[in-house]
Amino acid sequence: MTRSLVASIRDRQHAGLFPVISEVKSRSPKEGDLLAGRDPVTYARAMASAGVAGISVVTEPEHFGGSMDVLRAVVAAVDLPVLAKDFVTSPDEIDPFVQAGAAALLLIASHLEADTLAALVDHARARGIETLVEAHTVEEARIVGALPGDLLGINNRDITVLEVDDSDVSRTAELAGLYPAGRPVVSESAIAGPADVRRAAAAGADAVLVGTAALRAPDTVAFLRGLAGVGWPV
Ligand SMILES: O=C(O)c1ccccc1NCC(=O)[C@H](O)[C@H](O)COP(=O)(O)O
Repeated sequence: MTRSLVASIRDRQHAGLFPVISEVKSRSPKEGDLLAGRDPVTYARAMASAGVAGISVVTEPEHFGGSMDVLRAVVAAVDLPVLAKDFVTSPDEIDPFVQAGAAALLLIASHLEADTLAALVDHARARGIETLVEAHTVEEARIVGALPGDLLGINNRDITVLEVDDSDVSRTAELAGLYPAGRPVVSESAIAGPADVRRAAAAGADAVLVGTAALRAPDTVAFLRGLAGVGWPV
């Protein structure tokens, strides 16, 4: 389904839950294999049963082992908005994500000039797909905050080195105050548990995006319920 990720985040907040976007990621340059033989669609269904606001699917194949096939399969399997994560650099790359049924698409300030980023946001809006525009530095956050993207992202890890850095949510504390009010701020990456959700929320985040910790958890559903159970308002 292609319902709004923004609306789903607001729904969770109104229900008194902290909004969590949980991720299907086959592997990462830092951690290696993450799915450990699990079927990505079965895994996505399990996460959906934990009450998350949305599912993120990393489609980038070379470093993260993703694919458009997995994106399409997850969209078909869950009744939640699905965010697609990849390195999009031109407007014609957006249309396949729209056709695959993604509700939202990641755009990354560190990989794009401000003009290009603005053109991609415009194209995505015209095609009816929401954008999560992500910053990792002060300079990027200033650019992202001035664009009309739907969701404002802060990547706690450095995607320019493929997230092999050791990070924590302190990056969210540095950047969230640079964003304008009114749009959901998503703290992405390096969320290890409820304490990180509380820190991100205290810094101004409206949602967290979690991949590795949920994939490594002995009980993913219980882990995600624990993050959402931090509650809203925090
Ligand atoms: O976030 C990006 O810029 C990105 C772009 C293209 C492919 C992957 C990308 N990042 C990876 C992630 O999205 C993280 O897996 C996600 O934020 C979860 O992080 P973690 O909980 O630390 O696994």
